[in-house]
Amino acid sequence: MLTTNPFDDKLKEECGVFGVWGADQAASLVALGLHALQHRGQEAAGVVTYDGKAYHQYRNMGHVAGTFDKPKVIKRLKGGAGIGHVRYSTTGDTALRNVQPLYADLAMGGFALAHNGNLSNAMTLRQELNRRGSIFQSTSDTEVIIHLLATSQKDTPVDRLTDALRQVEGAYSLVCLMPDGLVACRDPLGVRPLVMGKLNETTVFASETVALDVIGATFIRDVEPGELIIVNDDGLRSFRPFEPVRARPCIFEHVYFSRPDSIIEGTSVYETRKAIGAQLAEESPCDADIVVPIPDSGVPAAIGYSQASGVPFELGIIRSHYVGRTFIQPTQDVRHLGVKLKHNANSALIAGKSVVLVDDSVVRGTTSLRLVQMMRDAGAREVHMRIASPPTKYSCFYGVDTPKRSKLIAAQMGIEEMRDYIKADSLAFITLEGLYRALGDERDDAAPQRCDACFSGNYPTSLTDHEKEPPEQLSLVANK
Ligand SMILES: O=P(O)(O)OC[C@H]1O[C@H](OP(=O)(O)OP(=O)(O)O)[C@H](O)[C@@H]1O
Ligand SMILES: NC(=O)CC[C@H](N)C(=O)O
Ligand code: SF4
Ligand SMILES: [Mg+2]
Repeated sequence: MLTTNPFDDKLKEECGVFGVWGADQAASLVALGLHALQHRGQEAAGVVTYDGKAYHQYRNMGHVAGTFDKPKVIKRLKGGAGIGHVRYSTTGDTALRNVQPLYADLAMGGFALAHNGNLSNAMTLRQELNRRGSIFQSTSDTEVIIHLLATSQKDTPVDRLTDALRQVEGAYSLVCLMPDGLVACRDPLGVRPLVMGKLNETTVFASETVALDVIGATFIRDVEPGELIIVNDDGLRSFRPFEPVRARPCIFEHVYFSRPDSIIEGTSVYETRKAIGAQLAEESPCDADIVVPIPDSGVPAAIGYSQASGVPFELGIIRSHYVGRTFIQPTQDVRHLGVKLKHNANSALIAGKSVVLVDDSVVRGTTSLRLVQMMRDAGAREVHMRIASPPTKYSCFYGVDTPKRSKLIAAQMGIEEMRDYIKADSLAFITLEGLYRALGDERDDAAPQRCDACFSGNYPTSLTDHEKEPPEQLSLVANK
């Protein structure tokens, strides 16, 4: 879909990236890796491979399965090196031209790029690049990296990439294929995750460790914030091309985005979520008969809440496995429909009980409102709600779909007002301090150890595009 204003899109959720070097057939491994990262992006998927002479590419809208499980697609994608991407658009429309990996034939050779994150000065850079004659092929923020690289005056491909990345602001975990090899890079703040693994002689990079597990690769280590790694047949080289700053990895990865069987920053997401639930129980106990998780992502926190409080854990809500995440459906109408299709009360269990529902987060309030009502319809005597993250009051500019502030229920209402709105008997959120504590830290208020901007409003980078006054501020960011 071509739009007159290329940036007039709604924001969505996350992305996942995956890359391999030194495989027999890279495409099969990339397809499997992307499949394990499907929860990070369900709009579109793409793979680019390199066979030592030529690049091969295939991109499609929709899920990984349906495209990358077809032998004839995999066969086309020749070569022992490859990168892949599952997309949730944060900038640019949901259209084929924005599906990653992006690819360009540059003076230095072919260059393919897969990006998880979002650049908060993409529009400003794009305007300048347009003035200098760049002709953009997509409306995604990611493409500015390619134009900055193409026009860089530096000598080597790695220096050109570094030169480009020094000009962007925001979040980027990247995997790139270029003549020099496979490159993996994390922005200086390390906002989005990126890990490295090994499968025999094959080097693997992935957004999450679950994508290593699926192909039987061993986790080696995280790509460090601000680190750029290049892998080729000569081995692996690591660079630190950016000014060192204190890292600010996204706290929400632990709360919701990553799969519970992933290990982030050396810690199990599942164990962290249980610890968050336990902390929540300590901060906001509830004298209920049963603890009921809101599936899927509320489950580990509810287990932690139950274990810490002694209130029995029960599956009082059953979810259908044939409905995707409601958080990432395109419209509010469908979101409501999604919630209805997705969850059903286990009425025989609920009838007559006082229930404490545990969910990981409240964004628009759609899920809480519906499920409190569902519990009442199933005969619950009391319905209490406990949330394993602080109120989400601010939008994310770093690669995650949080709607504009006016749609965030916690930006519009206080806790008591929200409780009234969702018609719960009580409502409590974990504190930001408590969330850090569950992650094993004391929050340093002067210099927080993580990005927690959607709770605190403390953004770790400038928001150059967002801060521009309309009309100069194109609607690239107008949906915030
Ligand atoms: O307040 P809301 O706007 O309803 O959004 C919050 C809900 O969205 C997410 O779940 P989702 O159903 O998307 O996915 P999940 O199955 O992974 O929990 C999140 O876990 C909350 O349950
Ligand atoms: N969620 C993401 O990481 C998206 C990557 C990129 N900003 C895009 O919109 O395509
Ligand atoms: S604003 Fe929130 S979701 Fe976005 S990177 Fe920061 S903590 Fe993560
Ligand atoms: Mg949920």
